[in-house]
Amino acid sequence: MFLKSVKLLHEKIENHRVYPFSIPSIKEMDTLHFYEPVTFFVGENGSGKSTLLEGIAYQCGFNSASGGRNSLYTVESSIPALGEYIRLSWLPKINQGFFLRAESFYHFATYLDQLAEEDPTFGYEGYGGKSLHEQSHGEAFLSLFLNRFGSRSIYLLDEPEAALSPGRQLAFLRVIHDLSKKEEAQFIIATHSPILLGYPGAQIYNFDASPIQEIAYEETEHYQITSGFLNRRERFLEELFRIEDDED
Ligand SMILES: Nc1ncnc2c1ncn2[C@@H]1O[C@H](COP(=O)(O)OP(=O)(O)OP(=O)(O)O)[C@@H](O)[C@H]1O
Repeated sequence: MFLKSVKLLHEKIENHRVYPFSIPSIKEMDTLHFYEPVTFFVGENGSGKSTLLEGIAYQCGFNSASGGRNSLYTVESSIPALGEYIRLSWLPKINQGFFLRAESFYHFATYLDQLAEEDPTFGYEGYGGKSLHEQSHGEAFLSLFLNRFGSRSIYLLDEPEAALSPGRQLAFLRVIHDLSKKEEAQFIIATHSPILLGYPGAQIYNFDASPIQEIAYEETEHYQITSGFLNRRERFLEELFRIEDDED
């Protein structure tokens, strides 16, 4: 556990009606406390999870597109919307870690290829020993998790499940378990995956609430919809289609 909290600096905000302060979860946010090695951000599409995660990554000094402190490449604007409006509290302060967004993973892989071209000794060390472009999306993700993740680090991950089959999501849970049980790694993960969310003892912040609130796993929509679907698929679908048909 390294990052203890993130605080929104309301006094710096000039206009609460513009993005990102207009997002309901952010508008009412004050301080989020982290007291478990694994924290999840959940909520509907567009509820503000990535916006906050990018702001945290910026304050950690990580490349806001994807990467760690030394990943000096840009994909788009380098200062995320919330970057200058939040304050992080650490105990102890660490500098190591990684920010990963599924959608910019491709650019990160290309950046590594450039490094390898410029420096023949690079050897993709920490990245599975070969170009991430030569591995499938899921393989590349998992090899990053298995090889690059080390100790005393904070990992900020935006929808890591996007590339992972259910089996590999379980493998990823094992990676999280191995790293966080030694209390040497902290994870903050924005996710829609009911598998990842099931990690035992994790803190789950719900971005559909305003202000953002903690929620139990079983109370998340992700759990309820998925378990309802899997347990009673036919009735569930009948109900779903009946509602749509009634609306037509
Ligand atoms: N650069 C921007 N300018 C204006 N609005 C934006 C910008 N980026 C995101 N938004 C809006 O802010 C809201 C929150 O977006 P954000 O990406 O943080 O959501 P999210 O919870 O991560 O969603 P998802 O689960 O779909 O990834 C959305 O309504 C989005 O359209």
